[in-house]
Amino acid sequence: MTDILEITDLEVTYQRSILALHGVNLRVAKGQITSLLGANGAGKSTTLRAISGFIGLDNARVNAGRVRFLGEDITGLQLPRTIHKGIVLVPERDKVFTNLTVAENLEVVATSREEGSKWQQIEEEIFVYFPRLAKLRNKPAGLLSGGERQMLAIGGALVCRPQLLLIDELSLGLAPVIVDEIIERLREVHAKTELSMLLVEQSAAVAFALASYGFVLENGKVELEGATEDLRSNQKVLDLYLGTGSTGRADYLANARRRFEERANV
Ligand SMILES: Nc1ncnc2c1ncn2[C@@H]1O[C@H](COP(=O)(O)OP(=O)(O)OP(=O)(O)O)[C@@H](O)[C@H]1O
Repeated sequence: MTDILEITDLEVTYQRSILALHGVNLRVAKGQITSLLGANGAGKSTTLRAISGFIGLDNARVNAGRVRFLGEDITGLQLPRTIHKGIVLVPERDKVFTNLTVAENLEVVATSREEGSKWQQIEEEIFVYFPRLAKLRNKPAGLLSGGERQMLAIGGALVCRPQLLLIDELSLGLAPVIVDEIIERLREVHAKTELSMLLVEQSAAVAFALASYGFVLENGKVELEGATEDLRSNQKVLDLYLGTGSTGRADYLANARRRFEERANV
């Protein structure tokens, strides 16, 4: 199977001194959904931001390693050129324009893609994927629920016609029922378009519901990878990410707390 994305030995530092990624290796097969699991502070968002050209905005830089997209070396490529290549990120935060309506949010993206003249047609396409958004088309995005905002952000990303869609924590802070709805919508998008996706998640249940292959990141390094059906039965994944084990959960929580405190002190 061809890889649409290949990352080798990627190292990223913030503020020239905080080493967030220590040689990450991962791949996304073309047409497949891949997951990247990890606890707080493991380096998941940094990985996505390095791929999608956001790290320049974060005072971070790639020190070593390579990012290849469709065989081309795009290491260090910044926004908006990454979007023009077809790599689109749905970030964890600040994902919609809160003062614009749902329809205006989609229109703004379409216009910035020079597809303004077709935006109505594009908007209708997005509303087919997310019927809930159609009912909300004239509502300001700032008044949407977290789940509705997430759908709008994914819809906006699809307007960009990505070849690789990156989603940072699609389930974060959302009620299970709305997460299930988003998963279902993404399954439909994937069944129809075979869009390649890389999903960053802390929830293994969500990652495994969509992805066929996955990587587990710990302290800035990939510690485990495999087909979803193998990861599902891996003892470490069971202990740390599905919360069914008896030994690792405490370590996971302690690690998450430590990382959170470290970050608060940055
Ligand atoms: N803007 C920043 N400046 C300095 N350090 C940062 C910055 N963003 C992240 N880091 C550090 O880089 C490391 C990786 O963080 P990152 O946000 O990539 O992890 P994550 O796995 O996405 O965590 P979370 O699930 O909590 O979002 C952490 O140690 C974090 O404190």
